[in-house]
Amino acid sequence: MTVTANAKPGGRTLLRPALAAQRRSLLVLAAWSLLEAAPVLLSGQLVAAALDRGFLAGELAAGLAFLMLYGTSMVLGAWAARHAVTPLAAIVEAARDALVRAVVQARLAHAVQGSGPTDASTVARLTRQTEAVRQILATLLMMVRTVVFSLGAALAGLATLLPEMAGVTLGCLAAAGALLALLSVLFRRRYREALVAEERLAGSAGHAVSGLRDVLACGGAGTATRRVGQDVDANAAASIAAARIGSCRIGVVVIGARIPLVATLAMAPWLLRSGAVTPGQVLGAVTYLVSGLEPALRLFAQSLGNMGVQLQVLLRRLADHTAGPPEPPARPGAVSPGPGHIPSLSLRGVTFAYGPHSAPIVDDLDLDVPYGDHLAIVGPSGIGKSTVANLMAGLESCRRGEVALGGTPLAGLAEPWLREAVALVPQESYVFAGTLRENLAYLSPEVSDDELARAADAVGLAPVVKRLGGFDAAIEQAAALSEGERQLITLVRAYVSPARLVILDEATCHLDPAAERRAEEAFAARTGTLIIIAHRISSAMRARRILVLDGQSVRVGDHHALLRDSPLYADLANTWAAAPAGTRA
Ligand SMILES: Nc1ncnc2c1ncn2[C@@H]1O[C@H](COP(=O)(O)OP(=O)(O)OP(=O)(O)O)[C@@H](O)[C@H]1O
Repeated sequence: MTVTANAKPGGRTLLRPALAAQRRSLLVLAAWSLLEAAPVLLSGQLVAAALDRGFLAGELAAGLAFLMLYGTSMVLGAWAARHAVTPLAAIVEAARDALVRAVVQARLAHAVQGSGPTDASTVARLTRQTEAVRQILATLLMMVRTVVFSLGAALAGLATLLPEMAGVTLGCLAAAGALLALLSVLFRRRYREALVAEERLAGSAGHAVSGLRDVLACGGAGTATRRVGQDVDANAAASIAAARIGSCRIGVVVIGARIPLVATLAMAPWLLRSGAVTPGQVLGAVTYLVSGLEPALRLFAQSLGNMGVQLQVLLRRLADHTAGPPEPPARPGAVSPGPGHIPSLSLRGVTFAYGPHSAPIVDDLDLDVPYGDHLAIVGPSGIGKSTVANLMAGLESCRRGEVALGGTPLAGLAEPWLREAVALVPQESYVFAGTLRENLAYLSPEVSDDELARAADAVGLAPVVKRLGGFDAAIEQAAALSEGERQLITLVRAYVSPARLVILDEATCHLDPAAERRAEEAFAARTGTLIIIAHRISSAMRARRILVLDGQSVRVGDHHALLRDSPLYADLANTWAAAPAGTRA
C-alpha cells in the first residue's frame, strides 16, 4: 500500500471512482429496476381497460382478466426487485472498500508525517461514518431507482392515458422540485451543524470518560459534567433544528402529487361530459397519480432528500479527514546530485542528544566512509549505535556538526534523492498485506522477476519464495511468516533498491549465523557502501573496517588492529569466541 500525501478529495470524488468501476453492476441494476417498474407503467392502462372494456361494457370476465393481468405484472415486479439486490450489494461493497482505503491511507500518511490527531477516537469516528455511508448508500440506491423508474413510468402512463393531466402534473412536479431544492439547502446546513455538534460531544464525552479517575480525584466532576452537558444541549438543539426543516417536506408531496389529483378529480365531470375521456381513463389517471406518482414522490421528499443530504455531508466530512497531510516544505536550495554521483559519507564533529537538556548520546564524532566501504559498528547495548545509523540516514538531525553525503550536507540534499540513495533496514521488519512481489519491489517498482530471483538467491530468500509459491504469492498476514523470513524479505527489498548506501541496523538478528553470513556477503558484493550495526562479532570480522563505540572514545580499524588497540572490542571478541559455537549471539 502506498501512502499518498496531500490528496484533498471532494465528497463526491471519494465515491466516483468506485461507482465508475461498477458500471456493469449499475447497468444490471437499471435493467432489473426497469422490469420492477412494469406494474406502475401498466397499472392505469389495465385499470382503464378493465372498467371501459370490461365492467362498464358488461364483460365481467374481460374486466377480471385485465385485473388479473395487473396482478401478474405485480408478481413480475416483485421478482425483479429480488434480483436487483445482487448488483446493488456489489456496488455498495465496492464503494465502502474505496472509502475505507482512502480513510486508512490518509490516516497513515498523517501518522507517518506526525501531523494531525490519529488517536483511537478519530479512527472509531471515521469507521462509524464510513459504515453510515455504506448503509445510506445502499438504501439511497434502492430508493433512487424506485423513485426514478416509478415516477417515469407513472408520468409516461399518464401521458398516454390523459395527456391533459400529464402537462398539469409536470408543472406541479417542477414546483415541488424547486421547494425540495430550497429545503435541501436549509437541511444540509442544519444537518452539518448537527454532525459537528455530535463530533464535539463524542470528543468531550470521550475525554471525560477516559480521564474519569483523574477528574474525580481532582474534584472536577462538576466542571466536566457542565462541559459535556453543554455539548449534549448543543447536539440536541442542532438535531431538532434539522428535524424541523425535514418535516416541511410534506409540502413537496402536497404540491407534486395532491394538487394534480385534486385537479384531475375536479376536471373529471367536465371531461366526461365533453366526451373527451372515458370513466376508465379518469380512473386509470387517478391510479397513476395515487399508486405510482404519490408513493414515489413521498419517498423522494421524505427519505431520499434526507438521505441524500446526509450522504453529502458525511462524504464531505470524510473528505476533510481523508485529505492527506501537507507536503513537507521543500528544503530551500536542496540539490539532487546526478546519477553518476559517488556518495562517500562523512561525519564532522557530530553531536546529538534526544532532549534539549539530555546528555549527548553521540559527542563530537568524526568519521569518513569512502564509497564502496564495508563498515561494521559495534559497541555495548544502548551506547548509541542505532542513533548513529539514524544520523547517517538523515532520520535524525545533529545538534552540532554535520553529516554529508558526497560532500553535500544531508540538510542540503533533496528529500526524494536522499530517500533513494540511502536505505536503512531496521531490526523490525515491515511486511505488508499484498503479494510477495509487491513487498520485495516496494523501493524499486520497475524491478524484473529475473532480478528479484537473483536477489532472492543471493540473500537467501529463494527457499521461502519457493515455499510460498512464487512472487505472486499473497501475504495476507505478516504474522504467518517467521521473524527470520520477514527479515529476509526486507533485506531483498533493500538489495534490489537503487540505494547506494545501505545501513543494516541489526537487520539480520533473527537469522542463524550461516544465513546471516550469506546475506551479509551478498550485500558486501553489491555495488555501493555497506554499514552494518553488528549483532554478532562474526559480522564485524567480515567487514573491511570496524567502528567501536564505547561511550568515551571512538576507534576505527580492522579486526586485528582493534583486538590490539581496543580493550572493549577485545573483550567483546573474546567473550564471543569463548561461547560454544551454537550459542554465539
Ligand atoms: N527516541 C528516543 N528518545 C529518547 N532516548 C532514546 C531514544 N532512542 C534511543 N534513546 C536512548 O539513546 C541511547 C542510545 O540508544 P540506541 O538505540 O542508539 O543504542 P544502541 O547502541 O543501538 O542499542 P541496542 O544495541 O540495544 O540497540 C539509549 O540510552 C536509548 O535509551
